[in-house]
Amino acid sequence: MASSPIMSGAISPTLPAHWRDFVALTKPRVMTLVVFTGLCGLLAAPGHIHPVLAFTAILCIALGAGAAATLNQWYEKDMDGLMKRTANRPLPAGRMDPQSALHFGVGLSVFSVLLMGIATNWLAAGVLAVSILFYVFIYTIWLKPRTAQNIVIGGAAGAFPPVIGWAAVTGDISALPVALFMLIFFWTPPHFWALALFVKTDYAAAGIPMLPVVSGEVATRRQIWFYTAIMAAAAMAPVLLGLTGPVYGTTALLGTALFAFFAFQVFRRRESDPSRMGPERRLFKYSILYLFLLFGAVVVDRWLMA
Ligand code: HEM
Ligand SMILES: CC(C)=CCC/C(C)=C/CC/C(C)=C/COP(=O)(O)OP(=O)(O)O
Repeated sequence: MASSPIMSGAISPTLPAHWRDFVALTKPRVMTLVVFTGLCGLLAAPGHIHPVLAFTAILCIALGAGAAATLNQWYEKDMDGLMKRTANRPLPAGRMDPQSALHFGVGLSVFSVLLMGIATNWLAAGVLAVSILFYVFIYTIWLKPRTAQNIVIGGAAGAFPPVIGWAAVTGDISALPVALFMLIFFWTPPHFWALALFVKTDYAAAGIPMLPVVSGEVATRRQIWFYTAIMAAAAMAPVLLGLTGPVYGTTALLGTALFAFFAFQVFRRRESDPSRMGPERRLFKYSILYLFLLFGAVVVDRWLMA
């Protein structure tokens, strides 16, 4: 079991923390896709927004998501120290004191929401605030330590960015941003459980009730397949409702068929070999590319339809 240096008392946090550790707290790699889906929501929206305000809105989504990730790591600093994948994060590794992280997370949350409200409108700011609160209170504090379905409901936090981007332009929420919300919402379980299948022992070590730990691999594979089917319906909904055109239609059809193929391979397997690039890793990696492709296609289509 990996044990963090700070927990074992080997080191104490040094102050002030390096700026790189503050950046690390915001989970910048995950944020790329969060920002991209938010940007696509903004670009697909009808109407005009000044480029400076558009940039500010996207910055606020990035800062809000970074703030939520920071508060998540502040709350989970002890658990993160127990998992190999997360033990080297700034807090469990002892490179930052918890209070700095808490102040940074709260400050950034308030700043991002206020700036969004002042720069665009208070609907966009309100949805941003809801997504931060949802990620911190509903997912991290309430659901994650309690139920194996934690990411199904909690994952809603990550589905809000396209809605925020859209609302920043239009001041309202209509069918397309709701459809995009649904797509990310039903994409999250296969995205995460594919990863959880090959880092299962990590979650068990930290006592986090992730699905493969609680219900086993077979049940997780079945659930990945189940949510992939619902995600496929959500991916095709914008086409069937006439909200998007042929570019999205083709991308969604081919992209989802490949997703379903990879998910089926995961479903069929009975045991994963963590040392190899198995179907689980392939599905996880492809899940990220998939969302980039579909959201990019939404924007291209909306431009062609305009
Ligand atoms: C509750 C929902 C989710 C959970 C539990 C989850 C979990 C994870 C985990 C554990 C990783 C491994 C890498 C890391 O620790 O940084 C990861 C990677 C990633 N996630 Fe998710 N995720 C969720 C939702 C999302 C959403 C909504 C997005 C964006 C729309 C997203 C985008 C990504 C990306 C881009 C990576 C790859 C990062 C890299 O290249 O290292 N995730 N996710
Ligand atoms: C605008 C806004 C607030 C957007 C929120 C976007 C967001 C934070 C989505 C969730 C993504 C994510 C990395 C979850 C990790 O779960 P985890 O924290 O359980 O992962 P861990 O095991 O790596 O700590």
